[in-house]
Amino acid sequence: MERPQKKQVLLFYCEEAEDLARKVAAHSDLVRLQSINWSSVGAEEILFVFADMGCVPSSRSFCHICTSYAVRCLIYSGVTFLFQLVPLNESKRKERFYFNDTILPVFETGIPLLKQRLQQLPKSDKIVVAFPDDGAWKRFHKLLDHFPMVICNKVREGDKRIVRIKEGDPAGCHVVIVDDLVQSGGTLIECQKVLAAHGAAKVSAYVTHGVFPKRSWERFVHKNEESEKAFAHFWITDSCPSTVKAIASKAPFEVLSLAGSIADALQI
Ligand SMILES: O=P(O)(O)OC[C@H]1O[C@@H](O)[C@H](O)[C@@H]1O
Repeated sequence: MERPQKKQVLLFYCEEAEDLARKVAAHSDLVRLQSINWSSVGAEEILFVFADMGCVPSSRSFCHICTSYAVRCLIYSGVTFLFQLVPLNESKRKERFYFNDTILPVFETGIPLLKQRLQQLPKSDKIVVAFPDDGAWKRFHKLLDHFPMVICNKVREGDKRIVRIKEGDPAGCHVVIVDDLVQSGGTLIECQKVLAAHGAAKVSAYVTHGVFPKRSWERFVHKNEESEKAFAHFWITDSCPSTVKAIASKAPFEVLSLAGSIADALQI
């Protein structure tokens, strides 16, 4: 049987996402970077990379694009940041809808990147995965089910987050807290305290989206012995470019790039 031809993809990006767009293009000969004039889109197959939803142009032209094309969007654990637009008559699948019924979401995950990184840790580390709340457990547990797990409960009281262990034992282990995103950092900090109080030897964190409004990443930077003990590693992806720039070469942060997985997804 004849193999379907690989698609040429035109990749459009906002200024903030240029580094990520270049990395995606470096992963595949089929991806070509393009600049865009929002008011006159005429290309056959178009792809936007957004740093976050804040980068979506508010102009009418974007709404026009979304209603005139089938839009395929790529969603990493709840945050949409990449759209592919194909002319309507080429659309074949319409499983889930976002802006309107011409949008085809493609759901992807950053967890394989975390798993690869965990394999590089010393063999002596007994890895346990912790979920700070039920939402994180629901979202991720199936992808990480070969690790022992700690499941926590979280309640919010105003700005405060109260985290308790519901299930599992972190004692003596390197516990990696897994969540979809970080904002103020309150959830991760409270979760770390509970895990340490229950005997975790080491605590690290992985979140797909390091949103960190108001420079809240500063709460995690290693400054003294106490902060070094709190989080050994803090892994994020490059879905939020301004954070990637801000935390560059600051321990305990490390960026796991989504570029390869985006390049692969563009051929779906
Ligand atoms: O505690 P901060 O970092 O402010 O907020 C992040 C948390 O809020 C939830 O929506 C996310 O799923 C995550 O658990």
